[in-house]
Amino acid sequence: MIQSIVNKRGSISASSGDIISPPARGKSLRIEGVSKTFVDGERVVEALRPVNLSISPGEFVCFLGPSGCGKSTLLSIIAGLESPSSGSIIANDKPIRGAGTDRILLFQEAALFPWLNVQKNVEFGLRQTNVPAKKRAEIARYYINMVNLNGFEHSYPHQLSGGMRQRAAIARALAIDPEILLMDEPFGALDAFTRDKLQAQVETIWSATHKTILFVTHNVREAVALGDRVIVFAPRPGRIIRDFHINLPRSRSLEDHQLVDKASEILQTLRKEMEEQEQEKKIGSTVH
Ligand SMILES: Nc1ncnc2c1ncn2[C@@H]1O[C@H](COP(=O)(O)OP(=O)(O)OP(=O)(O)O)[C@@H](O)[C@H]1O
Repeated sequence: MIQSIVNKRGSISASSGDIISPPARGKSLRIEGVSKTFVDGERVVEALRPVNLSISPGEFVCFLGPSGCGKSTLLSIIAGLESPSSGSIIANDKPIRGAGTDRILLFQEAALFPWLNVQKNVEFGLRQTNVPAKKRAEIARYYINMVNLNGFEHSYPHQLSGGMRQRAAIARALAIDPEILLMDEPFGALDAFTRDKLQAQVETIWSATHKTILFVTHNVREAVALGDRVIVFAPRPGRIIRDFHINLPRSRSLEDHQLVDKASEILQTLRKEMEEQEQEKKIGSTVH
């Protein structure tokens, strides 16, 4: 569907026949010794122990782990919304300094403007960068098509379902053409059926656009279904405990036995780590 609109040179034919530049491909990311400690009065929270991670251009990487293990903190640091306590993030050999249009962060709740319809929401970022009105409309229509929201251009966010709102938010992010998409539990608030459909859609969009995607989830099967890699985090303090490479063929079915086996291997790793931590805590509380 999407591939059919992208011609042989990689340019996109919009509905009017205009040619829009091909989407920018993903950037590489190097996360070098990135840590974060929050200090709130007397309270000090070590949210993230130093993380080292190398991500290739166009890789789909899932961050998996229980609540409070620093996944969102790391994503915010990569987005440039939070500064690290130590270390640095390098995108395509350039250190990140603050937020930029090469990295877009998407949240669980689609942050659409309620006073703008879908078309205007998707056009919003393009308006900020002074893209002319005609081209803006064409690009927005292209991405609205990509997320299967054609026919809803004039609907307002309150007239859409949660899944449709999230698709509109994805279209708005893609319209800015970031090289890196940062998705923080984007489907966490959706029912299982809608979630499955959106997972498949994100995978299709990813294979058509070759963006680098970092995707935070609590759901092990979702991580294995989508990721080239699943990076497993553990809490207190937040840190990476394993980096699984998922070599299963795409597109993946959640019911596929290899996927189920991989998911249970990852879950076992996480359980073992949590049990060991509990054990250490118990020993620590008895030895004084
Ligand atoms: N602004 C902040 N000030 C103080 N502590 C914070 C702040 N943001 C996060 N933390 C703490 O840092 C730790 C990691 O939080 P973070 O939100 O990154 O975890 P998470 O793995 O994304 O959790 P969840 O899956 O529930 O979203 C938590 O203990 C949290 O309370």
